Amino acid sequence: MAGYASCRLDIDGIRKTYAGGVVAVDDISLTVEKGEVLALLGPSGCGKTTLLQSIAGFVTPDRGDIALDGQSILTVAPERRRTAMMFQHYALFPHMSVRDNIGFGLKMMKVAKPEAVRRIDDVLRLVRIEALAERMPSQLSGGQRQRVALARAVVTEPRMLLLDEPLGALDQNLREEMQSELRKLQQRLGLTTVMVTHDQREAIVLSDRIAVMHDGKVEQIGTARDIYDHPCTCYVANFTGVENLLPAERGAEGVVILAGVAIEGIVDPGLAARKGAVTLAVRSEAISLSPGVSHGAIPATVTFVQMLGASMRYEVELDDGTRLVVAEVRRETAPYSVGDKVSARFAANRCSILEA
Ligand SMILES: Nc1ncnc2c1ncn2[C@@H]1O[C@H](COP(=O)(O)OP(=O)(O)OP(=O)(O)O)[C@@H](O)[C@H]1O
Repeated sequence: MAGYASCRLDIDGIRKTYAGGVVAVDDISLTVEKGEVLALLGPSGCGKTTLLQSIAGFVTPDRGDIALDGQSILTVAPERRRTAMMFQHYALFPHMSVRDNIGFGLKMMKVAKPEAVRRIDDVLRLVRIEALAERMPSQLSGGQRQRVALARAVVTEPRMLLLDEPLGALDQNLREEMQSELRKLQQRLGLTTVMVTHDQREAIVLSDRIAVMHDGKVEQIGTARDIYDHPCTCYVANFTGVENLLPAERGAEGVVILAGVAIEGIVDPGLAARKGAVTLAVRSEAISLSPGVSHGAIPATVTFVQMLGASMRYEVELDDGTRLVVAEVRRETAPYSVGDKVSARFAANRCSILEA
């Protein structure tokens, strides 16, 4: 499809305070490159929607600037910013066919009829609902309605796509299917996108980079892999589902000591100089178990065993009482049982050393 002149987005020192003194967005600066998808990830109330609405123009920040391709858009009216917003509760017009719903924005923009028909046909094909063009919204499934909402957002050939919990209203299966579709569509169009979500899985599968927000600030920004493997604070680790946040000691040589055993090879430039009490953050799948005593590994006792289908989930206890959660791909051999003596080994390149 032609017509997608995607833009680079620069947000510079944006702050928004609501009546009553709530600081919803607190001095956020970030850049989204042309064609990139950035997810704003965080719990309810951290300021994600306020930031998104500031980009769309529905919220006016107290200070800072927002620019598309280097041009400030703060004084541009929302409908003239050429950003397209798709909400969780996408309200389709119930009395209009799918085709008319999609074409509504083009009509407002006074796009000539033949051009409008061509563009509507293009997006109908793009989201694979050509056959549904003449139906009314009440005759569509949830996933089909979502596709119409998406088609309606992209048909205006926006410079940026803004998604607010775009798949939040769908059930789990449909949601996963739409996640892949949305990702493929975005990659095909190369449309710069900012997406709000509180679901870390959704942020990982849909975006190129993730900004984890906390109390109106960006606490960490990076690729999904960075954030997943190397959270920089306990808050980010916790919010992105790291199961093991373990009290440990960091010695003079940089070695991390957990339950009296030294774990070699953890490289953490950020906190290289930190000594004394630290928190060791490690995902359950970055720990492996072996039977009995194993040199360089930490002795542990299995306290809980759970079958999760493709994997096993174990809880084990170290000699000092520290508990670990371990996930292992199921093997041919019988799984460990409660009471088994095992050794736990950490994948050092997937451990993060955080402030205690
Ligand atoms: N119009 C408003 N007036 C006053 N306070 C507001 C307004 N809108 C949002 N807030 C407050 O600003 C803070 C950030 O809200 P925001 O909606 O941006 O967060 P969020 O991360 O998107 O949350 P959610 O996921 O629940 O939508 C919250 O404390 C919220 O109560």
